[in-house]
Amino acid sequence: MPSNKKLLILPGDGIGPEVMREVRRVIDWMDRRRAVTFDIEERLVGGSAIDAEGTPCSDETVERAKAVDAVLFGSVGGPKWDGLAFEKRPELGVLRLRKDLGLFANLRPAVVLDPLVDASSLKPEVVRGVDIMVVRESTGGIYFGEPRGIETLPDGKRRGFDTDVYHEDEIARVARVAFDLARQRRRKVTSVEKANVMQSGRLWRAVVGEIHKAEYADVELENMYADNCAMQLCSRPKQFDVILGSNLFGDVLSDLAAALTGSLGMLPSATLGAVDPVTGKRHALYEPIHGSAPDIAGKGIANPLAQILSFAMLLRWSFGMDEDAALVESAVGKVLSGGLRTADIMQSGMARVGTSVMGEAVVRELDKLAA
Ligand SMILES: NC(=O)C1=CN([C@@H]2O[C@H](COP(=O)(O)OP(=O)(O)OC[C@H]3O[C@@H](n4cnc5c(N)ncnc54)[C@H](O)[C@@H]3O)[C@@H](O)[C@H]2O)C=CC1
Ligand SMILES: CC(C)CC(=O)C(=O)O
Ligand SMILES: [Mg+2]
Repeated sequence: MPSNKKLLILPGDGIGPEVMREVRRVIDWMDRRRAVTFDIEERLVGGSAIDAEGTPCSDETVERAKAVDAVLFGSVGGPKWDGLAFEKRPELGVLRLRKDLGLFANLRPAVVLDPLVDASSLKPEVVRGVDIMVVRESTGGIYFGEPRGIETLPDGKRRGFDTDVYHEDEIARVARVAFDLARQRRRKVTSVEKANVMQSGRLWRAVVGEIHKAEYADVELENMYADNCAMQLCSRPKQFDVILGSNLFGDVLSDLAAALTGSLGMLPSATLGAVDPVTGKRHALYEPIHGSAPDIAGKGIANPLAQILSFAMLLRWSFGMDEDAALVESAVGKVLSGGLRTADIMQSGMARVGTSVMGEAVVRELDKLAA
């Protein structure tokens, strides 16, 4: 009996619509081949929404995002909108969705796939087998803290300021997500902060320690300063299982972890809200960790795999379709072991392809896997 799943697709700006087109092929394949139908609604977000609707994320878009089963997001921003006032920037589109939907836990898996071991800028022996889950807090911290601004002082000089602020409940709930994930993995959480120089970091370390002691004594907890973590990610990445960090540190460290895998174009993410105790449902948004890549937008060369793998995360986390998610991930692995590469992960001896050839190849592999 086919069941309908409601999806809101927000391609956004730059390479967002280009890589989203390739996910649509995968969704069409699922519609054709599996007992599932996706009801898809597409809307504008980011700079394209500013141009057409005067705001990076309209109230209606937020309402639709709340109403559907899951949101698939591309990326927002670009030089066209760089001159806008801070409160009007395209990036506020995704920040608003995260905040208004209560999407506090951003899961960013950084997995070095075997065929891409040599595409990493680090030595193969350093990255082979790396499998890290970065859990980034995503509705608090310095991206949302007040006060913030740029003020002009009496001497005419300007002063810019932001506030990194965390309530203990915000730390506790994302810590529980990290510990729960660790239980399904290798049972280790590395919690990163700068408790040596930041008050919010001191609280972070204290609260994570308390949650660990009271509820997760079976999981190993390691505390690490964020700067040290950046260094260790480059020198000994295999020591990490789950890395837990604030909005800012999680953002920065996951981009770094992406470099281990070969490219930002390989890393998907899921941003999850709390499970409603009555309905058992949760709001969720799935997006690659990369941005709108203005330097390559419009050239047809962007890597669509992070966006496609974000759809696989959607199948797993929002719909419990673990087998289908694994099928999409296997298809991606097969395409890569078959030798196709977009420019960002190009290696000698491999075949360089553009965005749509890569997307078509994933669908071809899905056909073969399902045959
Ligand atoms: N969630 C979102 O919507 C995000 C939006 N942004 C926005 O995107 C814009 C550009 O930001 P950047 O700092 O340049 O970061 P970016 O992630 O867009 O690009 C960084 C570098 O990675 C490359 N890259 C990224 N994704 C790729 C892909 N799929 N295939 C091949 N190469 C890829 C780009 O070409 C560029 O050289 C800014 O306006 C920024 O605010 C940045 C990060 C997240
Ligand atoms: C609001 C985004 C542009 C911040 C970011 O870099 C991200 O979420 O990855
Ligand atoms: Mg980022």
